[in-house]
Amino acid sequence: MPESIPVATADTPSPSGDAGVGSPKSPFSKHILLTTYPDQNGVDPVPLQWGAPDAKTRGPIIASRNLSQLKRRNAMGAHGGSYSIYNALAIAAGDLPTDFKPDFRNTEPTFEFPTQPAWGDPKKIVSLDPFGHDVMKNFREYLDVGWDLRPSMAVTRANMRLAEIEKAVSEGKLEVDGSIVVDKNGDVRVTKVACEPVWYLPGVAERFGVDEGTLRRMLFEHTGGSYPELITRPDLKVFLPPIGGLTVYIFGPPERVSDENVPLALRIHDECNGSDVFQSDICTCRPYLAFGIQEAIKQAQNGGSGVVIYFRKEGRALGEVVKYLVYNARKRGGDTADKYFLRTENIAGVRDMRFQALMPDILHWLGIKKIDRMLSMSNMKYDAIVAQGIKILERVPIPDDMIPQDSRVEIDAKINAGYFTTGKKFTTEELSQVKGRGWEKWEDVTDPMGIL
Ligand SMILES: Nc1nc2c(ncn2[C@@H]2O[C@H](COP(=O)(O)OP(=O)(O)OP(=O)(O)O)[C@@H](O)[C@H]2O)c(=O)[nH]1
Ligand SMILES: [Zn+2]
Repeated sequence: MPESIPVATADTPSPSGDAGVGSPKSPFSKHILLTTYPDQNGVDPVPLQWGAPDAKTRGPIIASRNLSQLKRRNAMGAHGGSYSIYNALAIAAGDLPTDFKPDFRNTEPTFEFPTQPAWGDPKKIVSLDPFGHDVMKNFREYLDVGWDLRPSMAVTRANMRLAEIEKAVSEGKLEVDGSIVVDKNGDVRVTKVACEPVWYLPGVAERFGVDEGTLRRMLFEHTGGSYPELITRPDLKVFLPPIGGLTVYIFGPPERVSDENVPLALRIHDECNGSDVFQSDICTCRPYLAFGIQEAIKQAQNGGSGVVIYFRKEGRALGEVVKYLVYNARKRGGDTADKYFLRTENIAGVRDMRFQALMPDILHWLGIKKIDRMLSMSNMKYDAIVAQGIKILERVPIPDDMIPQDSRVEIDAKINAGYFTTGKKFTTEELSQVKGRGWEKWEDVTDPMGIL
């Protein structure tokens, strides 16, 4: 209610000059509040009722530690996922005042996604803020009196161009319809949704079958003790983790996505920078992504809907450093499909940390109830989606002719480990015969003629 929202006074001046912490000019108090407690003087979080049917009943997510909001925060962590660190750097460097408030004029979504019953279901959406795209509309009265609220989702539209799509258009495999594929250069019109993680801890804990206390303790310990309120504020249930988010790409009219009568083609894709962007040929990531986009476009052109969701979970969420260590171990240890997962397990302890259990949240947000063509072979993605009550009618593997030579090791190992296939399933013995390319000696690459 607007009447009850106190004006957030910026009693913290902007940083200026080289004022250090504690100096008269510094915006930071000398006294550092390391953590807060529920019964501490002045601590009074703005009510937040996760799973409430509408935004106003649910309440805004308030994460800022500005002095005027510190004791009224109802979420731990910081907005921006991993980019919260760059935000801190910008403030430390004096480029950004601590009390900076964005001007959100004209940033509203380009498409108003229809409210879904799942937005008000505390079990269906636990890892994103279902009202995170409409902060300006839902909580304007807070913004108007100076509260620092940030959207955790944004909806825009754009044209995109991908070499594979350009080629498919030039070869006549994709038609130019003027609306989805707009011209013969293969420009494609898309609606995009960027989404940062917002975790409702009881719901996240339940998805993984652990108790909330254990989850909080592990998050606290394994972020170097960075978020003490995970321990001291059991009354706060929402945590903004410092991890990457996701992007939804929608082909065709976005209003079709939630319509159960419209056929849907969907690709869920986890980031592989080396292949997705730089086209390294050791895995099938970019080809499957391109295939997914192509099939999504075709579905949309046929009156259906096509969706590709890109998650920032590099190297099966183990990170690129681990991935490259694995590549070295594979290439030096004999790169055969039977040892593919073992190499990762040796270095990371597990083969995969993507935890697909949280992935279907965005499908619920979009209002997807069934998937006609699932462009993925992953049993983990499949199981997670089906466990959320979303039907998958058909699974579509990557076509054989799109698999780069050196990535047979990966794909055959995955099929052996339970990935879906319509083709051959290898025995362990046969897998040991599926070999990746060995490394040339460096001299052969730098001095192939033997001159030096
Ligand atoms: N750790 C590790 N990660 C890898 C390796 N090869 C590929 N990846 C990562 O594996 C992930 C592949 O994700 P996706 O393209 O979504 O594919 P998928 O989950 O295996 O299943 P599909 O949907 O069938 O393609 C990406 O995050 C890659 O960065 C590897 O050798 N080691
Ligand atoms: Zn890859």
